Amino acid sequence: MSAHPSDSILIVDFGSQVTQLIARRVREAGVYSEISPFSMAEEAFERLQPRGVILSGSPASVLDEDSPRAPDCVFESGVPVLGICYGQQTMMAQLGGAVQLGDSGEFGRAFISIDDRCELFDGLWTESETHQVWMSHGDKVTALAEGFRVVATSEGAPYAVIADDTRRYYGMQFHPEVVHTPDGGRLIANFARHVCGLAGDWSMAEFRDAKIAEIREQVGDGRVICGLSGGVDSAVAAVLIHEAIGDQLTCVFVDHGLMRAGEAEQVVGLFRNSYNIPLVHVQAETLFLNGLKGVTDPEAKRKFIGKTFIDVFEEEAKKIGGAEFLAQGTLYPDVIESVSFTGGPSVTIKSHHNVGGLPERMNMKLVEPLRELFKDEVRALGQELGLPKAFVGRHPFPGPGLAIRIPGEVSKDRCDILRKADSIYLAEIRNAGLYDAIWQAFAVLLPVRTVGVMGDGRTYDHVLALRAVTSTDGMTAEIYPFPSEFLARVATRIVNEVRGVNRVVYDYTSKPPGTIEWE
Ligand SMILES: Nc1ncnc2c1ncn2[C@@H]1O[C@H](COP(=O)(O)OP(=O)(O)OP(=O)(O)O)[C@@H](O)[C@H]1O
Ligand SMILES: O=c1[nH]c(=O)c2[nH+]cn([C@@H]3O[C@H](COP(=O)(O)O)[C@@H](O)[C@H]3O)c2[nH]1
Ligand SMILES: NC(=O)CC[C@H](N)C(=O)O
Ligand SMILES: [Mg+2]
Repeated sequence: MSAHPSDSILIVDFGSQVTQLIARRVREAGVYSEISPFSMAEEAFERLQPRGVILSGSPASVLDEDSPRAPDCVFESGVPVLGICYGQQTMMAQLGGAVQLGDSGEFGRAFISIDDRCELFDGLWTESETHQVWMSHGDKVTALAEGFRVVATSEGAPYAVIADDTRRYYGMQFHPEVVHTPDGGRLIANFARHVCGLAGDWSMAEFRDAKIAEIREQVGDGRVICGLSGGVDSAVAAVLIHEAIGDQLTCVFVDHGLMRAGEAEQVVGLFRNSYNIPLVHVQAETLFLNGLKGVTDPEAKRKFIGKTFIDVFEEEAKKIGGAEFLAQGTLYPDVIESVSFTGGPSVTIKSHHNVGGLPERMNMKLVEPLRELFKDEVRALGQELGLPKAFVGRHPFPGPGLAIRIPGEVSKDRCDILRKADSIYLAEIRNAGLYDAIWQAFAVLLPVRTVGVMGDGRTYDHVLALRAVTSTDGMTAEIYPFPSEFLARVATRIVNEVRGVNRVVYDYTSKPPGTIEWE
């Protein structure tokens, strides 16, 4: 049995894109939660004995044959229940209300009017106020189950919020878990603490203890190889796993020749100085660059790199006498962008090398203790584990490295040009004291050449794009608004100092519609 606090909330997942955000809001309220797919929710309920249940949204319609339902134990147990969107709809379908296909759906921003008090709104919303929420539904509840009353309405959803005060069941047609419902986090906190009566004293320290117990249970006395990149995610994963299983762990840093200037030496040096964890430094530049010859399609690059990482890890595992497990610092955004739910609205955006880019046949089992966290939460956990600031505050750097920052074919020459330009850009950012204000910054070497004039001569060289964004979790991002003098200084330095680049442009695209990386 995994170690977990006794005061918890169970989130039943029906396949929504944003279920992890529900868990995140519950964590922010200081309450431990676990997500269980609906098909395993009965078991999870028995094991966890939660003090409350939240039912997630879903791409399914309750009107579809065989659409998912909450297990009966949820409603038989007497604990409070919050149904969100599909969760509200299935609750009505299961308890005797009715749901119909709406004439039209509501998608995006909407406003609800508060009609009555209810425990969920305590200290937050009162009668006759209007509040912004975020909707995403086609179906709607058309008749309430016995015991329920309406406490808020919207134009498209007469049952925007419903409550059964006796059983402490609540339903919302909108999504409180997304940031576009500004008071949503506080509604979820009200459910967890006020309605379910939980203390709100859970912390990252407890997450750490629970994960350590889970890792021990999964790994037993097996050996683990951990892919260490120097990024915050894998550093946190490695230190956490080391706390759990000590010398059963070996870290492997793969230098694929697609790193930034000086990065490999820095990562290995920093890690070896800070930790007494065995670290293997693998030189694999030739293997990666040879394999990338002639490859121009972004997904093909990612798949090749994902597979080659695994080949290298397996080779290294052999050298230490075999390892049953491969640990990675995979985070939730890596997963959600790579995976598409069958039959759902979600599509594969890009195959992150460590998830969608993995080969189909894997000999080692994955250990991914951070799989449900977002980047800023991993940083908080890193602080909890006492990681040096040089790891915790580092900008993210993608596993496929410079390969996805060189649209078109990747070559050693192009990597060298990019490395030089990128290091000037980053040095200027550091000099200007902007590193910590920016979430991620990097340069992209374009396969486009343009005409220039330097020293009275004609040049015909590459264009380099600069990118810098702010974000909290990498799921959405805004561009960083540099002063134009700063950009002009960087552009001048790069064109003067980097042979092969004669023009510099700045990328003004937010995410969405762009992604952070160009490939
Ligand atoms: N060069 C590398 N050598 C070994 N493992 C790697 C390398 N690059 C990536 N990985 C593995 O892939 C995982 C995902 O990479 P990703 O870049 O998302 O995370 P990270 O590098 O740990 O953190 P960050 O996102 O801050 O860069 C890493 O956590 C690590 O396990
Ligand atoms: O380890 C990784 N392997 C990958 O394949 C990968 N692709 C994107 N990224 C990083 O993820 C964040 C979001 O990037 P995108 O907006 O480009 O999807 C940004 O921080 C990207 O740098 C990756 N990280
Ligand atoms: N976001 C949701 O949970 C949507 C539920 C259901 N698919 C609907 O369209 O109403
Ligand atoms: Mg990285």
